[in-house]
Amino acid sequence: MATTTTATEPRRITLSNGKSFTVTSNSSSNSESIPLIDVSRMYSEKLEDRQALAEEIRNASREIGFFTIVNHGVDMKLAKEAFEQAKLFFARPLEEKMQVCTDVMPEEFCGYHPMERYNWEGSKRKDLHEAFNWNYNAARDPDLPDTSIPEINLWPKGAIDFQEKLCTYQSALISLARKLTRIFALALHLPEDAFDDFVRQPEAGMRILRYPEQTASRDDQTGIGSHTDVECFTIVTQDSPGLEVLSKSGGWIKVQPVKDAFVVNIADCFMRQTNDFFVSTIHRVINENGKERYSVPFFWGFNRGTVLNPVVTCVSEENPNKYPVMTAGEYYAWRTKRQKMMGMSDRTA
Ligand SMILES: O=C(O)CCC(=O)C(=O)O
Ligand SMILES: [Fe+2]
Repeated sequence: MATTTTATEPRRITLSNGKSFTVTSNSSSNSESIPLIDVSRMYSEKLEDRQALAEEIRNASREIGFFTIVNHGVDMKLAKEAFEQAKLFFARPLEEKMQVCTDVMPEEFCGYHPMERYNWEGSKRKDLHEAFNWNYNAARDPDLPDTSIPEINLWPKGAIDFQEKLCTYQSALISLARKLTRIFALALHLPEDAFDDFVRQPEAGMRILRYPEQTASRDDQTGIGSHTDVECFTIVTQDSPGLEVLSKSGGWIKVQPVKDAFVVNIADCFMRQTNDFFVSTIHRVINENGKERYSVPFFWGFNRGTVLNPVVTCVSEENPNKYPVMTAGEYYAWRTKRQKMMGMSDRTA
């Protein structure tokens, strides 16, 4: 059993979703693991098969909010090409990357941010990663393309292959996410098409991340500090270990990458809409691999105009809705502002 132990004083961390929690230990271990789910039944013509898969996803989404999926149908050659482009992009001179710095669009989470820019946990040292983010572009939607909606993105000039390969991978994940959305509807004991209208022009942003090998102690620095994601669910492609998930008992579970698999995690909008039935679990990355680590998260959420009413099967007279109702766009804008502030202002977010 690989366990990384450190002696830590309990520490209170404020998250970008407004909640806070106390970390009692920085140790992480692989004595626990997240569920592994074969999602090939998603493509079955039999409703019973899709429902059986949905029940597995229901349990994982309630208990830990994280699971690994295999047999998802996405061509992993596209993932490989996205990783190759990420390596080429991050190897470029800083001045060139800064031409598409995220500050150019303060209201959006797109463009580049350099190493040690944010400090999501309020650690001694800032988060050891650099990233490039890009938004959904309706013109390239594989299922419902719409060229009348302008793209909001910050692409580096002349980087044709970069844009092309990243968008091609994003398109494949959009199709997968639409199918998973139907399974999630079944998982909530709703009709399969209950969310279809909410994912016509979804929030489907992506990012590439590079984490150099960390030499500072895990008490002093993280690759990306403890946080929860914003939208409905995230699909992560990773090339090596480093992702850690906070277990119910307060310890950190090391997520072991599985070949050709994705990690799926519930995010805050889904937790809010399901009135905490699904859990949006705190996670972070610490790269102690002895080499750099790359990952490609894909963030999937409902159309910005969708009113985030609670899911009917998750509220009752005895269990009233806990959250104020707002549109998905309002919630995303609030989070983007807070996330961009974090670490830039010594934990006032
Ligand atoms: O790098 C990873 O595996 C996860 C990154 C992450 O949690 C995020 O970007 O929200
Ligand atoms: Fe995350």
